[in-house]
Amino acid sequence: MTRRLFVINPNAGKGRALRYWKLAEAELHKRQIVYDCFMTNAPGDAVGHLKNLAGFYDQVIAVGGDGTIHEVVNGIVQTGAKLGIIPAGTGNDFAQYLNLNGHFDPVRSVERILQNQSVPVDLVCMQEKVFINVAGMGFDAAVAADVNRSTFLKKMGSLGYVASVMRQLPGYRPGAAMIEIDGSKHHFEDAWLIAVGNGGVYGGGMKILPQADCRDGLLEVCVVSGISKLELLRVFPKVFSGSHVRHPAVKMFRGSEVRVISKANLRIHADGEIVTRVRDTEPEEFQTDEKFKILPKAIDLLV
Ligand SMILES: Nc1ncnc2c1ncn2[C@@H]1O[C@H](COP(=O)(O)OP(=O)(O)OP(=O)(O)O)[C@@H](O)[C@H]1O
Repeated sequence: MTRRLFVINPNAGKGRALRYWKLAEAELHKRQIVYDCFMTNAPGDAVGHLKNLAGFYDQVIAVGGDGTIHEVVNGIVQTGAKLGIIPAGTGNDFAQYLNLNGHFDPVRSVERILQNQSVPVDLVCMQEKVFINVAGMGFDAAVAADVNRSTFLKKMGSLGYVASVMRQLPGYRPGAAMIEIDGSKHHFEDAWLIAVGNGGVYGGGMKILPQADCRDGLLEVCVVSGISKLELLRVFPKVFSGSHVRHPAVKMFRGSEVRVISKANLRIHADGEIVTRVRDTEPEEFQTDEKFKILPKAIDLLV
C-alpha cells in the first residue's frame, strides 16, 4: 500500500488551498484511499514535520503554492518519497512552469497523483538547503520581499509583482557582481538581477529562464546588467513571454555550478521565499558569496 501524506498550507492562495483540499479530500474518500494529512500552522512547520518522518512516506503531496512546495521538497529530499503537487497558491509558478495549467482542478490533481507515475527531476543546492524552481538575487529579490511583505500586493498575483517593480525601480541601485559558471568568470559592473534556476517561471508567470529544463542536469542563469531604468521598464513586459532574452542587456548562461560574488549584501529569494543572509559580523570585502549546485535527478515528481 502506498503511504501518502498531504501537506496543506491553509494560508496559501488566500485560503484557496483549504478549499481545494476539501475537494481533494472528498475525492479521496469517494475512492476509499487511505492517507495522512498535515495542516501547517506557521512557516517552517512542513519542513519540521517531514524531517521527523524521514523515509516513512512513499508520496508527499504539497497542497499550496511555491512556498509550500519549497518546504515539502526540503523536508523529503533524500528520503525516497515522491513529490506530488496540488497547485493552490497565489502564483503557482512551478506548476505553471510544469504546464500543469489544465490540472489546477484539485480532483484532476488527485487522479494524477493516484496514478503514481513519476519522473526524476533536478534540484538546486544553495545555503545547505535545496530549491526546485528559481532563485533570484538583487532587484528581483527586492521585489519578492516587497510582495511577500504586502498582503495587498500578494493578493494581486502577477499584477502585484508588476506594481512592486514600479515601486522598487526608482530607488534601486544596480551594483558590480562577479559570476563564475563552471570555472568561467564573468564580470558585470551594473547588475540588476541574477536569476539561477532549474524551473523557469517566477513572479506569477514571468518566464525569466525560458529555456530552463528541470531534467537536463544544468542550471540556467539570467543576468540583467548595464541597462537604464527607462530601458528596463521597456523590456520588462517581455519577460512574460520569455522574449527579454533577446535584449543585449540580458545575458543567459548554463552550467552545473554557479557562484555569485558581490561587495553588496544582495537580497536573495529561492522559490519566492526570502533567504537573504543576515550579516551580524564585521562587513567582509565581499558581502555576497553564494554558491549554487545542481543535484541531477534528486527527486521523483508525480506527473
Ligand atoms: N499556517 C500558515 N500560516 C501562515 N503562513 C504559512 C502557514 N503555513 C505555511 N506558511 C507559509 O506561507 C507562505 C506562503 O505559502 P505559499 O507560497 O504556498 O502560498 P502563496 O504565497 O499563496 O503561493 P505562491 O508562492 O505560489 O504565490 C510560505 O512561506 C509558507 O512557509
